Amino acid sequence: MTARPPIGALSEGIEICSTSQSSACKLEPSSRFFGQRLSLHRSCSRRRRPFRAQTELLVARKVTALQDVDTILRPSYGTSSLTSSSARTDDNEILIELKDVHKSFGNKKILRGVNIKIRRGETVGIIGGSGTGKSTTLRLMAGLLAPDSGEVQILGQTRKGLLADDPELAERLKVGMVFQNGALFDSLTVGENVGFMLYEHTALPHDRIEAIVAESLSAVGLSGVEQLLPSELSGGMRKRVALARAIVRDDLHANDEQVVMYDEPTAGLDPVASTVVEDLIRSMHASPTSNGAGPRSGITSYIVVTHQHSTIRRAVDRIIFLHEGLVVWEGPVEEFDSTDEPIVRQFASGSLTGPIKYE
Ligand SMILES: Nc1ncnc2c1ncn2[C@@H]1O[C@H](COP(=O)(O)OP(=O)(O)OP(=O)(O)O)[C@@H](O)[C@H]1O
Repeated sequence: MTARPPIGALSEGIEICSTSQSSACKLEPSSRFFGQRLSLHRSCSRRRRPFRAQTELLVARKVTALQDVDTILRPSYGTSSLTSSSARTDDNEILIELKDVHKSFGNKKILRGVNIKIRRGETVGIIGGSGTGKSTTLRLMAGLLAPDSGEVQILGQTRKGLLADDPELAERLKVGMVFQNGALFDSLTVGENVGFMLYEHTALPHDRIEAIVAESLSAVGLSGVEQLLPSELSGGMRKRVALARAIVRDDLHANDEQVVMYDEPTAGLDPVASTVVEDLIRSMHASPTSNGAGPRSGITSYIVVTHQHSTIRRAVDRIIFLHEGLVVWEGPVEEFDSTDEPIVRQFASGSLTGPIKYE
């Protein structure tokens, strides 16, 4: 990864770019990403390549935040194809494990001792009522949050705090994250968004990056939209651009193991657009290209947080059901309809009566 210079002091909303010797480059505080504020360089004389805008994350966790983005979005894909999750029991195959994880926000207890294992090759859905801690669980697994107590283990090793605090583990297992809102940079074109990490963290020539971006966009059925801004896309297209960004990778990382996490990938989409995204999630991960190269290489495992029944049925093999901060049921999708677990039954039927209470 290219070392970044420190970020200059924020002053009345305008910051001088620390990469520019001339201090002529002013940073424009702009959109948000990972909850951090972004600034865009518009006139930096020291830009490394002809990229329309570079980004720096400001305030809050600064360098730590940068590492989060680097690790989370650094493209790198494994080549293993997926197998049926329900058959996997070998503990040597565990990629991510939460052990008795507790998490509170202020005095609000969200997770109360969660135990989850994600094995190599699994396609897992995390479901449950609103506010039960599904996204929190995903962020803990991705290393964007640290547990208050309990352990997050990656390939059998306990992660110290956030992913960014444990670069060795971050290197061993790459994590891709597709956020609910797509988390696209509003001021960058679609092509710049999709190629962002390649522009920022590889020495690949510009035309090679453009080719990878084009291939990635084609994989999600969006060829030729490179020059558009995210605001010019529909919600479904934005989600597909976010998927395209998640599958971009450089040639050096072809064999890295990776888990991808999707937070509500089909929320807000009409049924047909949902099916497109669900099929894409399946096909992108399960279909490595014949030579194992290119952005469509297989992903080792993926985890989807969703409320959508169609996504549960089409995109995952195993379900983990969270309720009031605990895993109350888990099993293969085909058992979801037949289990007599009352919480799952109420959720599946949408009934107002049962153990799930809404205030
Ligand atoms: N960073 C945070 N700071 C404070 N509270 C938070 C934070 N993140 C989540 N919460 C709270 O934790 C609870 C669980 O949130 P989470 O997003 O994990 O739930 P969820 O199961 O994904 O919900 P939904 O299905 O509605 O998206 C919510 O009450 C939320 O307000």
